Amino acid sequence: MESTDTILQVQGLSVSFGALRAVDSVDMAVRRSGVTSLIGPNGAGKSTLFNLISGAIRPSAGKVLFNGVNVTGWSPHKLLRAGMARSFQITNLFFDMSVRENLRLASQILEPAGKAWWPLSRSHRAAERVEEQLERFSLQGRADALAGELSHGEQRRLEIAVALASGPQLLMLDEPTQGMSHGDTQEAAQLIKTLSSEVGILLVEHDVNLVMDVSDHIVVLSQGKKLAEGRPADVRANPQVQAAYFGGAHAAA
Ligand SMILES: Nc1ncnc2c1ncn2[C@@H]1O[C@H](COP(=O)(O)OP(=O)(O)OP(=O)(O)O)[C@@H](O)[C@H]1O
Repeated sequence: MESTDTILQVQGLSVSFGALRAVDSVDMAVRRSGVTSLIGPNGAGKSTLFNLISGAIRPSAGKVLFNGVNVTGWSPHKLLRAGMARSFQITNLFFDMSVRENLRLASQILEPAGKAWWPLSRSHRAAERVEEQLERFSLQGRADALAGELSHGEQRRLEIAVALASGPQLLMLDEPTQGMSHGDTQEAAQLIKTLSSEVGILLVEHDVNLVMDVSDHIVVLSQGKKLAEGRPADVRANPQVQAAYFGGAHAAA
């Protein structure tokens, strides 16, 4: 992979929980555009790798390079300011605030400290961004509703909008379609694909069909190690992947 195409590089990343090597010397890269997905059976280490990349936990060995800069051990907030946003499965929404207020706070994250709580009228740029996001994520009609009152599908859309509101270069999505209906999942897949032309996406998702549809590149983890990587068709055809994943006892993971 050309280094100029690469937004994120992971080198020899490892972490152990007691005797368990949950992530074991993983190398991988994410391009500036397109969708890179992480798949693997239950317990393969996907969430742990996500947590290592996004600064939620510290690695015991290895490096994370973002835009060529060594960001290993940076806090999630510092990474967000540098352009790495992660959606946290709804937990990053304020349920007792309106949809518009959720987006406003998220879009002001990059503004000087202390201004985030200014009234909307004081920050025109942020206000414009908020309206753009409302339209893009089909939430205009719900702008004044409390986030806690939205349907599950709407909350998932808002969550992605919130993660995007700070204008990141890398968007990390953690099971964005979990709990969605089939129709909402199809819409979310389309949205992810569209977004990936303007922002690099790293996706962890249990819905293998969705992963196969939207991904440009797939990394397969098994027992903390990288088992295989490549284009969707190549990964699906890989006998090791089939044995460990598609054909295995955890095929639905
Ligand atoms: N904080 C922790 N303390 C101890 N063990 C942990 C911790 N977090 C994860 N593990 C273990 O590390 C291994 C990898 O877990 P992880 O959640 O990263 O896998 P995963 O691929 O995301 O699984 P799933 O598909 O079930 O979400 C598992 O064996 C898990 O039990």
